[in-house]
Amino acid sequence: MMRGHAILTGAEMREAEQAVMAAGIPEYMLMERAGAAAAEIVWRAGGKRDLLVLCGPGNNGGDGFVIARLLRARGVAVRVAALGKSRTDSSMKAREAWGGPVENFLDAAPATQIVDALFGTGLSRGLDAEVATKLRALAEQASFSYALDLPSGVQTDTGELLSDVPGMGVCIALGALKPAHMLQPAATCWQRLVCADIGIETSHAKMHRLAPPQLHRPGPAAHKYSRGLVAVVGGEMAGAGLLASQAAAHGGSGMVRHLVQGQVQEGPGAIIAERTDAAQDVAHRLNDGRFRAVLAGPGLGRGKGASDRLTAVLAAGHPLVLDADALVLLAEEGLNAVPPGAVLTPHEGEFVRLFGNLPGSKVERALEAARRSRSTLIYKGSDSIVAAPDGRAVLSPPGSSWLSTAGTGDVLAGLVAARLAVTGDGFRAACEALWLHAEAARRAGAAFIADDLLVELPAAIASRL
Ligand SMILES: NC(=O)C1=CN([C@@H]2O[C@H](COP(=O)(O)OP(=O)(O)OC[C@H]3O[C@@H](n4cnc5c(N)ncnc54)[C@H](O)[C@@H]3O)[C@@H](O)[C@H]2O)[C@H](O)CC1
Ligand SMILES: [K+]
Repeated sequence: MMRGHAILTGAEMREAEQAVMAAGIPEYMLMERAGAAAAEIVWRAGGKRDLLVLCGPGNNGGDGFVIARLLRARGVAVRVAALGKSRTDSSMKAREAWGGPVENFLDAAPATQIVDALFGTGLSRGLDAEVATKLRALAEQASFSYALDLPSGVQTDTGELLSDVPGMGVCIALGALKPAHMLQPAATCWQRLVCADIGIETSHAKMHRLAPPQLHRPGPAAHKYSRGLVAVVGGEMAGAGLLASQAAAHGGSGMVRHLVQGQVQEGPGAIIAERTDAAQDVAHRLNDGRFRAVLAGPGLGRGKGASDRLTAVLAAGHPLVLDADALVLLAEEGLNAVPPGAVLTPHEGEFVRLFGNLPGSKVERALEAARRSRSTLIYKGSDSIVAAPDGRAVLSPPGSSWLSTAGTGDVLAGLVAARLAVTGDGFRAACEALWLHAEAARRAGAAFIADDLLVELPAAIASRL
């Protein structure tokens, strides 16, 4: 399975840095690497435009002094403004190596380019008000702005803004991404995110950025059953189940059966709609060993009938995707009803109904919920997270805000069912579906409706073959 950039918490980052230092690379060497990598990014983007580097008291500030020194050597007109004294050995060494004038941050005049090297992973509280106000003023007066490691004011592991954070042009993550680089509201504080490699070992990381999947064409011997039979168990609202069924069909399933309640709604001929008004009809239809995935939830409803249909789905013993109303019903019936290995796809409200208000960052909450439910979880939002019971997590970059429209969750659920039918792996299916969903939205552009995502799915899939 394709893995994206490693993501380390602040504590994991410090451990990784300690390991590098224990291997004989002094901290200052790491700082020089970080500064050199960031200086290259600033040079390529801003060239010789005049530059003001804002240096804080810790190693983030130390990186800033390295950047200033290296770009001055390239002929850039560089000024440095510091927020107090440098307090770490490495940052003092970097400040000494800069050797040039150091202005007082609060009095600094604006510049065409600024680098925010005030605070990084060591931020422990919000910025003092006058500092935050000054930082915003300098950022707004600059044409190019870079946040070093993180914009100052962002909480490394949760993405919370501990104080006002101005919009920045480029966020330069150092050594590895941190959770805040993928979580809201921090992830809206820059336009472009780059990660600079400084030789930090990240192969042990448990969190990764969502990566484009490697998909495969059906083989020459493929047929509709070998590609994976999917059932979508709908209910009172046939439209949601139809969207999910079409997404499952486009998403790789060889055959999709849409088990509807009441009048069969006109839909694409490729979707086999079967009327199953009673729960035992659902049980009867699902009594087929060829199903590779069963999705319940979109349009299921929340009444007694829906609950009986869900009971039939849970009893059928097929690989499961539970979404929307199925999650609401589960919240009442209890997580023990969920067989291990299912994929749950809650949005914020459904998550809280199922798991309550858990402590910690969105990643920590997702991982705890996956552990408790023994399921893979897609904790949806503009910062969706895929979490597995074994502690793995994949964080998606912010998707298109146009996805905030009815039915897009049904499309995602259908895609998860298809990928589960194809891969047989809930975590991988969730990651592939999430990427395809976001890619279809990107291709759909602006002001789309959920049905438009279906139109974009073939091209999204073709782009990863
Ligand atoms: N550790 C390494 O080998 C490398 C780290 N890199 C860079 O260093 C920062 C992390 O540095 P650290 O010194 O731990 O913290 P910060 O520089 O982020 O600053 C924390 C510093 O400031 C004080 N502080 C915290 N919050 C506030 C506040 N709101 N107001 C005032 N002062 C505050 C705190 O007490 C500390 O003294 C990391 O992001 C990287 O940029 C290198 O990249 C690689 C080597
Ligand atoms: K910073």
